[in-house]
Amino acid sequence: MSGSTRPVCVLVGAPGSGKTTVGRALADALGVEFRDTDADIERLAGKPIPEIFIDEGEAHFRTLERAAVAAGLASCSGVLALGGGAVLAEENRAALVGHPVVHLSVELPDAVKRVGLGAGRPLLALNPRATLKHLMEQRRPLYAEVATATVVTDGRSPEEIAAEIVALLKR
Ligand SMILES: Nc1ncnc2c1ncn2[C@@H]1O[C@H](COP(=O)(O)OP(=O)(O)O)[C@@H](O)[C@H]1O
Ligand SMILES: O=C(O)C1=C[C@@H](OP(=O)(O)O)[C@@H](O)[C@H](O)C1
Ligand SMILES: [Mg+2]
Repeated sequence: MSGSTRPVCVLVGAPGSGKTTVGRALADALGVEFRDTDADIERLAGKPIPEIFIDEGEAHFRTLERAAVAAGLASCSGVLALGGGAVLAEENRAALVGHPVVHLSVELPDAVKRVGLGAGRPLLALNPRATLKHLMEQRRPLYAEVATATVVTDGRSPEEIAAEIVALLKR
């Protein structure tokens, strides 16, 4: 593997900010590969994220996530979407330094609409709105710390957001 492989863009943001959806649209627009650390974790673990949380717990998921972030940064040549909680680990924030990292920002009303009942997101399973509110307050400074640019997503379509990122990457 080439040591110089680097993602053209890494996406961070809260659950429901659209990292997975916008990431796919952005990769299509740029004609590059799309990777998502959550999908990489599920493939390696051989089971969905909610089952990893139930069987092995969040701490084990975060260990798998640190490995997936390191592997993604070292081997993805396109768009890399991270899970919403990846920025919690100091190791991941340090690994992001020097990469083009776009923070997809979202306010609570749109995030709540988008995650719905939290299906597939174990942390949001009990009370999606209250949990999202807390997570977003806790993580906002961490997204800001790692981001080289922030793109507002509220009330905008994934295609519109992807187009803004394409323009941003050309600068
Ligand atoms: N800009 C947007 N406008 C409306 N719905 C969106 C937007 N971005 C994502 N969605 C929808 O919100 C849900 C969560 O999006 P997803 O890409 O999984 O977010 P994340 O990966 O950041 O948690 C999906 O159902 C998706 O179709
Ligand atoms: O916020 C979090 O801690 C998590 C977000 C999820 O990814 P999305 O941000 O893509 O929903 C997924 O990694 C896992 O359920 C934990
Ligand atoms: Mg996602």
